[in-house]
Amino acid sequence: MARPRLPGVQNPRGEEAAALEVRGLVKRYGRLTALDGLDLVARRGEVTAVLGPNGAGKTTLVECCTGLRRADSGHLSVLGLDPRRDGRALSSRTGVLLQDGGLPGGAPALAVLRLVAAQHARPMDVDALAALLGIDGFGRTSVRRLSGGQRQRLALACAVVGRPELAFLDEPSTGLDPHARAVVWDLLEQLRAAGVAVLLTTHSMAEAERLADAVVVVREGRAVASGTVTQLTSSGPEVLRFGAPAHLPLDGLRAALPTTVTTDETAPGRYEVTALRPGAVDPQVVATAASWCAAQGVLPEGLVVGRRSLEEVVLELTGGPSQWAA
Ligand SMILES: Nc1ncnc2c1ncn2[C@@H]1O[C@H](COP(=O)(O)OP(=O)(O)OP(=O)(O)O)[C@@H](O)[C@H]1O
Repeated sequence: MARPRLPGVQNPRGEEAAALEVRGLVKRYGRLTALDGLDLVARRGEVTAVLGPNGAGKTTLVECCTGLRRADSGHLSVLGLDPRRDGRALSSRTGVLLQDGGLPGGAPALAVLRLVAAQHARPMDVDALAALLGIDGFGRTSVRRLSGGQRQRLALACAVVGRPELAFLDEPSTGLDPHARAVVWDLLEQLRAAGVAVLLTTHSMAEAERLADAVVVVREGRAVASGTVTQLTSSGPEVLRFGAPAHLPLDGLRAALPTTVTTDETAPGRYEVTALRPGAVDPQVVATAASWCAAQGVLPEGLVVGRRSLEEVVLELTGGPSQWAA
């Protein structure tokens, strides 16, 4: 089936230059340091995903980049301009989706989108954008009566309707159902194809894996790692993973496998054979594990060989699951 196209966005110019450059950014709220020397670059035609646990400073970063907050120190260049000094010039060239939306409550959804579109010199076709994001289905409903996911889609439409060169999207798919999320991901891919620089904050590893050209991992206001998903996940040992009934007796499998691997049930019904040296998870190890499963009378589900997942890497870099639960 043909994908609905984003209305009227052309590749503006295709420069390689960074659309956003953040160097050593510091932002304090009283005694709390929310950004502690953060570095980040977002390029045109790329989705840059900012990942980090609650309170890592992601929203504060977006707020500084969009001129809503004044950083205490550091260098911030948004399309070559200063977001505090050049806010007016930037408002027509950037799009912003913030977590609290800031949409007027009493107006109907489609009227809000038309109003925002009218503030831009070359807006997208509102009806086409509304159809793409499914806003036409609730266009006459007042903003305050919208569900969280509907409001999120409207806010996203408002952020991009002016054809920004740089879009700041703070958790754009939070609260969306799987269908709406797929539509939003499709929209972000089309923005990227059109040469837009997208800075995306997200808690969804699936979103980052699917969309991000570059990932920046933030912890306690600092970028602790950056690179492509492949760069971030390609370090670490190879692991053979599979699912099977919980609590299988692993001693027989351990005895059959070489001592260059370790075997564990990492969660009930999730098994991992991890290499202790490079190349140790080889075809023979895979075959041994598969035949052991056959001997147990079980079908190993999702049997794959890989390295660490993005989630594992990010959890490790940001201090483990307890940081994310904070
Ligand atoms: N207006 C404010 N006044 C005081 N402290 C604030 C303010 N806004 C944020 N903070 C604090 O700054 C830190 C960073 O918050 P921020 O909202 O930027 O994190 P985040 O990474 O976006 O978190 P989340 O994933 O939960 O959205 C947190 O400790 C937060 O409590």
